[in-house]
Amino acid sequence: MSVDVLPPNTGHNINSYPVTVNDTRPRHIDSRARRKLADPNNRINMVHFDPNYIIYDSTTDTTYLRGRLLGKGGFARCYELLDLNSNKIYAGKIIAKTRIAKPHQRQKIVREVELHRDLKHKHVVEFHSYFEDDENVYIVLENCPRKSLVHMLKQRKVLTEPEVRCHLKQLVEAVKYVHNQNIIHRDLKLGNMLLNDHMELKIADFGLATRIGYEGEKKMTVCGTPNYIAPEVLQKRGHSFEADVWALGCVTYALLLGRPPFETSTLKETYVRITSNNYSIPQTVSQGAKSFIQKCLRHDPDQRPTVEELLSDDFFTSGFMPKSLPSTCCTNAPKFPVYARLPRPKSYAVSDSKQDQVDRITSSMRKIEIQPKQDHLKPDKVVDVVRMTSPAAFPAIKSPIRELERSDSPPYSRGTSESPPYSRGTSPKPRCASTLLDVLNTCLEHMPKDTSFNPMPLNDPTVVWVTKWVDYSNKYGFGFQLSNDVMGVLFNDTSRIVMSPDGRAVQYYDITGKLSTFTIECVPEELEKKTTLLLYFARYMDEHLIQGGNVELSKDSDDMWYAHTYLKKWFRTNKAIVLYLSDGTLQVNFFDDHTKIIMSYVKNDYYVTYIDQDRNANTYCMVHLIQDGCKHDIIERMVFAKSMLKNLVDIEGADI
Ligand SMILES: Nc1ncnc2c1ncn2[C@@H]1O[C@H](COP(=O)(O)OP(=O)(O)OP(=O)(O)O)[C@@H](O)[C@H]1O
Repeated sequence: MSVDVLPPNTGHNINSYPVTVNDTRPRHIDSRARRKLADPNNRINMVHFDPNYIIYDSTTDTTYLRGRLLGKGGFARCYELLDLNSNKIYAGKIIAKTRIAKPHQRQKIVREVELHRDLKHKHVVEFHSYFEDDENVYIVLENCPRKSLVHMLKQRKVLTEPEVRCHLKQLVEAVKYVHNQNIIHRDLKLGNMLLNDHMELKIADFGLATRIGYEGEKKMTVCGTPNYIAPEVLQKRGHSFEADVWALGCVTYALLLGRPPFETSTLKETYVRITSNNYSIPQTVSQGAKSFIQKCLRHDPDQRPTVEELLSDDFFTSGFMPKSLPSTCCTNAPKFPVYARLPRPKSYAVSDSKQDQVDRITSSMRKIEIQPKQDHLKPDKVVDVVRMTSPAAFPAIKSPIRELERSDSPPYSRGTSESPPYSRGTSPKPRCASTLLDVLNTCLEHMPKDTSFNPMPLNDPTVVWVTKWVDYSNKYGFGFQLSNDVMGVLFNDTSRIVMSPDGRAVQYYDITGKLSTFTIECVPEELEKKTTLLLYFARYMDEHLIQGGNVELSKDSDDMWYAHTYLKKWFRTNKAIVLYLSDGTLQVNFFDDHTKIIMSYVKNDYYVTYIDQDRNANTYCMVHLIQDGCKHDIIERMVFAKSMLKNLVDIEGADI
């Protein structure tokens, strides 16, 4: 493509021509735009689109409305463009022809279009179309509204290593694709790494890219100044794909440390440093990241790894790599799941025998199977009931107490640890299982029967319930996660471990009920095994299970954390799993249809929460149920829960 031979000047950049003046566009365009702007059903927020800025591409008869400015480059201004035909928003690079008057400037645009338009990869900005008019050239691209890594770094100063791994993996995959198309990008810099709404990274700007014509071809010149210029480019020794690998090293360095590796106050000095390979990596950078950067920044291009080799570099496996990143990362460092701190085999400073143990735990954790009885459920919902199969016993833990077999007969007592000593016997009566049983009896006796509707659910329930659980009691114990993100394990030897929502503070009650508190960074030696198990349970639940329901709940404050609520008892029947929390909450999860019923006492009132098959949660005040009744599916489950609660009281005593 050459800008000179683009179709005749048919588009109108209303940037320079107000829509009412000099308008030679077909009349229907304006009315189409007006209709769109006035359409109350349009899901796009039209406030951002100015009806006075209409851009028309006559080659495809497409009308665009210009929206917000996304960014400015050396040549282009990039705006949101709303395609009035498809109602899709694109990013439109608008390049004023006055800015590309010189041949090399024009050449940049031509090359950009020529090379970019055929590329199709998840992590390369998608090329949509191009056209021109008297004033401008337009390049219409996939929109990346979350800006570039430059913007992110401006807010954040530096990124965490897991984030860098996540971005870099996508980046290296994209560069591998580009190299496989025989294209060198030659300007891989943070400003050309854009993020879409889902925080997926996309490489942009192929203005300096070039195609390698034959194997071993070396390019001699680069027009313009690439940001992270490789020494062979600078010295005009001839360059190829390795120049991009060099840039990847610079990008990694900049993301981790907030500045490029060869930065100085003058360009001349920077070039001296690049050619003499003069840079240093501070101690704060991990060994994995350091070695990755060093490999990319090898002075001799032949000594640098290929992008293919980079993909299998230890850096990507030497630490936690999130699968995706939340958009909050644009401004704040993310909190990673607790298992991000899991010891890695290489760095885990334990004796061989402990190392063996960790490895054994890992391998047995992999043998997790989904219960066959869940098979009829949709796959994305086959999640919160799992069973782990592994025969060998964990040496430090006494033989497991057998779980209640599949029947609806009363459960026999399971070994679970006592309440914390200071709260023993002092729990307020309303939180006792026997009181809840009385309340439930009264409710079921008095509430109207056969009601065909439910009362109004409450808006802001603060019910804490079990969102994920893993029964590994044939070996270690029972893992749980609560809706306030507290995680814990009831071990088979009756000890209990509970971890704060941010994964920092841990409480451990031994089999006599003695409490130890510690942080995850400073685990007492004798509790290393159980803490490691807790982290493995946490990882398993995080990676394999989704929340049992969609209720939004307030979280415990991070300050002065103490686990007031934890799982105290559990048992299962052939119909359901019954979970009893330390705050007196009773939860029953039904195996057949995945529904859940939760009865709790919060701020002087009793509540019933019902989570339906679609995981929608609704909480009702028990008083409203007594007055107004509710649908049969809830009543039926309350009746079942009552029988389970009675069993629990019979076995454990009225004060539980
Ligand atoms: N697809 C896109 N989605 C969202 N924003 C974009 C997109 N493409 C570019 N931008 C924004 O527009 C700015 C200018 O784009 P770009 O860097 O491609 O222009 P340029 O003039 O060719 O750049 P350079 O000066 O690097 O040669 C970018 O820095 C970026 O912030």
